[in-house]
Amino acid sequence: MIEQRLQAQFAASIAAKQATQAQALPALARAAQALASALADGYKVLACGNGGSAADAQHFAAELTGRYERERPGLPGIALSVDTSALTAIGNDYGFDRVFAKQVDALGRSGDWLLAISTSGNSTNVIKAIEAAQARGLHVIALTGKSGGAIAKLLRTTDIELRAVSEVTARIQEVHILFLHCLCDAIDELLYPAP
Ligand SMILES: O=C(CO)[C@@H](O)[C@H](O)[C@H](O)[C@H](O)COP(=O)(O)O
Ligand SMILES: [Zn+2]
Repeated sequence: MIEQRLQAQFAASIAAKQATQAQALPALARAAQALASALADGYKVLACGNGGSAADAQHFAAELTGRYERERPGLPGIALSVDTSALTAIGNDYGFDRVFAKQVDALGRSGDWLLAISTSGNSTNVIKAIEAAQARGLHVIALTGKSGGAIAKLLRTTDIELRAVSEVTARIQEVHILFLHCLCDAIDELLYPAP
């Protein structure tokens, strides 16, 4: 019965969110405060990831530059997966591992934040983007899953890991989009509180 299978997907998604909520709220609050404060000070967010996580990076950047639920001025967010000329040129000339790092070098400045998204924590181009960010004085929020992978080990005390509690890529992505909407909601509330 396909309905049973569908019901199991819902149950697994809900369970992943509940398990993550039990662990991730303090880090999520810290990430929201940090991003709101950086955006208020004129810094920007660069976001990157592969596949579904590239879509999540774009989704988040669009909610910063456009709006989330509340009318407010646009906020500076750039997804590093959207410029096909940059992706193909850097990929072709330097290798796919450098596609995000080279853009971080070009666009990032000290005080900005890199939002690095990887369900495994092991995508090399995301790892290299984090290394480039750290070298330039950007801070990092990493959305991970599973064991956090190599990314969890790379982060500094000033960086923030938001780890989805699941071993399944799709479930991790579903938690990640909840993280991102929570960040949007908190940024709006912190910077433009409802009257
Ligand atoms: O959306 C999905 C799977 O749900 C895929 O496109 C997935 O994002 C890709 O396989 C990515 O390359 C996985 O990379 P990562 O999350 O391990 O960094
Ligand atoms: Zn997917």
